Amino acid sequence: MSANQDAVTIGIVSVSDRASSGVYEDKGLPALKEWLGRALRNTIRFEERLIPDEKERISATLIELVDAGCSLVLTTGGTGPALRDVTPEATLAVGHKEMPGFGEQMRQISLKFVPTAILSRQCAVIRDQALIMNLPGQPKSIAETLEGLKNADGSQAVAGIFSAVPYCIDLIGGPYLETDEAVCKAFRPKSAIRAPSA
Ligand SMILES: Nc1ncnc2c1ncn2[C@@H]1O[C@H](COP(=O)(O)OP(=O)(O)OP(=O)(O)O)[C@@H](O)[C@H]1O
Ligand SMILES: Nc1nc2c(c(=O)[nH]1)N[C@H]1C(S)=C(S)[C@@H](COP(=O)(O)O)O[C@H]1N2
Repeated sequence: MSANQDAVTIGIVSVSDRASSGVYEDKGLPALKEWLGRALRNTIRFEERLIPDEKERISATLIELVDAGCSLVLTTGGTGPALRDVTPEATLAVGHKEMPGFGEQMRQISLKFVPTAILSRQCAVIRDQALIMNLPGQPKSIAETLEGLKNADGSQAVAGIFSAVPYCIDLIGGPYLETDEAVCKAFRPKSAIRAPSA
């Protein structure tokens, strides 16, 4: 981290009955850490949680992570239509503002990969000075939704949702996030761009 880079605390929450009870190994938290570690140039402190699909437990975890100073909280899993899938409800219950654009864009991206993207109800909210976003549970969908879809020549075919995250965090008074443009180009209006760090 160079002198003018802010450190950031990011909450990552894997919501899965089977991974949290040891039926299978959780691949959600490693996938989130791997992608965020590649995409961000800031020093990251992760707060990790692996929990079952229980609405009250999910809401309490989100509140705890925001209170612990997370500027960004990402969940994975529990966004589908199954009876146990309640992550969007638990997220909306703790939000102060809904940010519908993130869910809309995620479904647009995911439709390029799988027709069942229609079944995913991901949402995003602001709580205090944190952005909370749901991602689908399929581990490979984490990079797909955050990064979007690239053409064979590396140009962006569909923008990933993470492009809008740094500016959103600026607007709620959080740390200045810098991305590695080879992974994800952050979009900010010219007036909001800081001189790049060395
Ligand atoms: N945390 C995870 N780690 C590894 N694989 C996962 C995880 N979450 C989901 N998957 C994989 O993605 C598939 C679809 O995910 P989905 O969220 O629908 O799981 P599920 O059927 O609701 O069960 P569970 O909540 O117990 O993970 C799962 O069958 C599993 O193969
Ligand atoms: N990018 C991407 N999005 C995806 C998928 C996927 O494989 N890749 N799976 C879909 C499926 S099959 C479902 S049911 C929903 C909800 O998944 P969840 O309950 O694991 O969150 O996400 C959808 N979104």
